[in-house]
Amino acid sequence: MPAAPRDALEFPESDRLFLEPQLPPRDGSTPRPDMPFTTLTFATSLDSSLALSPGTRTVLSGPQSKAMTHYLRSRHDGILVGVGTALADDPGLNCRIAGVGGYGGENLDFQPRPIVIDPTARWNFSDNSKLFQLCREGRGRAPWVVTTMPEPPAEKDALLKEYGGQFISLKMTTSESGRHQIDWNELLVTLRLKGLRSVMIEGGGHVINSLLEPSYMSLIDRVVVTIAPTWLGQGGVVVSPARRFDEEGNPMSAARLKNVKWYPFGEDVVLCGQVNV
Ligand SMILES: NC(=O)C1=CN([C@@H]2O[C@H](COP(=O)(O)OP(=O)(O)OC[C@H]3O[C@@H](n4cnc5c(N)ncnc54)[C@H](OP(=O)(O)O)[C@@H]3O)[C@@H](O)[C@H]2O)C=CC1
Ligand SMILES: Nc1nc(O)c(N)c(N[C@@H]2O[C@H](COP(=O)(O)O)[C@@H](O)[C@H]2O)n1
Repeated sequence: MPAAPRDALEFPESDRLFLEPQLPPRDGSTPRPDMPFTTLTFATSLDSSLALSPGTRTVLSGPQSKAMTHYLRSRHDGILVGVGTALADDPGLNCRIAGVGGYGGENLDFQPRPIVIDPTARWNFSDNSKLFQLCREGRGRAPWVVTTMPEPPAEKDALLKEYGGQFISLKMTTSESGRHQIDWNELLVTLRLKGLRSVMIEGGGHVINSLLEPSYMSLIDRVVVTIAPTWLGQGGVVVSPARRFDEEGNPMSAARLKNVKWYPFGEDVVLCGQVNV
């Protein structure tokens, strides 16, 4: 086996044991036969912000919880973000745990497939995008880009295919405020048909808030949230699903977790649970 590079991350066995009950089963079985196991996972500040502003890459996780996130990546077949995140972060969306493919392991073993929801192909990726650099170095997989365009731009399509990625065209609706809305059921069924047995959904704010809507929250199998001891302040990208009302029209909690476990990782704390549908 090749030696692990110096920037490879370590995640201790004791921490792995804690996380195991939260992870997709190793035998690849899924709670719903036609969909992947889904983990909603992100890092948040004490004021529920993912980032200082929509276009800003913001480090929240400390070294231990960052290693935890990368271990999660090694245990999922796919890792999904919205185009806002791709534009803001130029992310790698690979797994840098020592022993996985490209970090001391063979081929691309345990490297997740990046998936970007980009309804109108706004993401201007190029050979210089981090994701594609990692592909060239054998440290990550090429992305699947989910669009509502029946015929995505030919140049982007060609570049994706050159690296082994692809566009996936799905119908989407548009909300009254003009936002694209994917049907999460259809997306997950499509990803399962393409071979993914587990997907971790990382963000950003729009993606998470849409998945936490009442019609979709039952599709979330686990929630794993890193909470960093900081307030980012107003103007950030917040996780705050749409307000819900009870039958009398009174405001009620939008979503709540059950079977909750807490675990400290350095200065951060990691909260795991299941959505109480
Ligand atoms: N702390 C953390 O763990 C994480 C932080 N982040 C941060 O979050 C920020 C980005 O968040 P945000 O701006 O909300 O962007 P998102 O990554 O959520 O992407 C938003 C865009 O993606 C498309 N999209 C998202 N959800 C849907 C849906 N349900 N149906 C159809 N299209 C959808 C839309 O594209 P269109 O407008 O083209 O229709 C939308 O405008 C960045 O600053 C990033 O750093 C991101 C991930 C994790
Ligand atoms: N777990 C976590 N902690 C943070 O502090 C973060 N900012 C994020 N962001 C997510 O990770 C992506 C970056 O990944 P790479 O290091 O480039 O592989 C970013 O795009 C967000 O999805 N996550």
